[in-house]
Amino acid sequence: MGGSIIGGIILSGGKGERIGGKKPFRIFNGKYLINYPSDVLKSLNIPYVTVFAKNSIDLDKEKEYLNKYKCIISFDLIENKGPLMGILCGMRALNAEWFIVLPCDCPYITKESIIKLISYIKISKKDNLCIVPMHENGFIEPLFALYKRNSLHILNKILMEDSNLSLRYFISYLNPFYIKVEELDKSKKIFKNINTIKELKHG
Ligand SMILES: Nc1nc2c(ncn2[C@@H]2O[C@H](COP(=O)(O)OP(=O)(O)OP(=O)(O)O)[C@@H](O)[C@H]2O)c(=O)[nH]1
Ligand SMILES: [Mg+2]
Repeated sequence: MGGSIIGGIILSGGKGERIGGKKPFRIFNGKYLINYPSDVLKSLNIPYVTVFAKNSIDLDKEKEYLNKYKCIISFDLIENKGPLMGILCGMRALNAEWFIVLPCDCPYITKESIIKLISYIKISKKDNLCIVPMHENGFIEPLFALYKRNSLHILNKILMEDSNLSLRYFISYLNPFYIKVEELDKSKKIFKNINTIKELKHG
């Protein structure tokens, strides 16, 4: 498989409990939530994989999605393991040196912010295995971040151990290159996720 330098992973395998399920296919401003990151990656010609839950949440909508975007589709190998499982399955399905990891619920994402994020790759050091936006208060945005393929063996190990499956724990092994959130978006709106019906209706 010929690998591109940059690939995308759209995480769409959560339970969407707070929104009442089927989060990727909830409609926000006339579009499915999942179409927002998909449209941005597509417009940038970045190959990407969308990782759904192990058990399909809506086969018809997933098929419709595949037909529209013709991207790679993957499913979690094991259910209920959280975003790390999605990242692992995404990295295994697509060959790239760096992966832009995005959630399915980021309707304020912009093309410019992704271009900016990618631009940090050349500034990062060889041993920075991820590039992660950080807020002034120290809060990080690991689901709007870049991960190097070299981190795959660490991810594998963590998922095998099955003790701490948090993104923070994973990142603690990656010598992160932190960037200020404002560098990607002064308004910081791109990081806003949609978790409830109320947010779906009112943003
Ligand atoms: N592939 C995969 N993605 C996941 C998993 N858990 C969460 N995600 C994704 O990670 C992103 C952030 O998760 P949340 O905002 O908590 O979404 P969620 O888990 O579906 O929603 P809640 O059940 O309300 O927490 C979303 O895009 C989810 O689809 C998982 O087990 N597998
Ligand atoms: Mg969740």
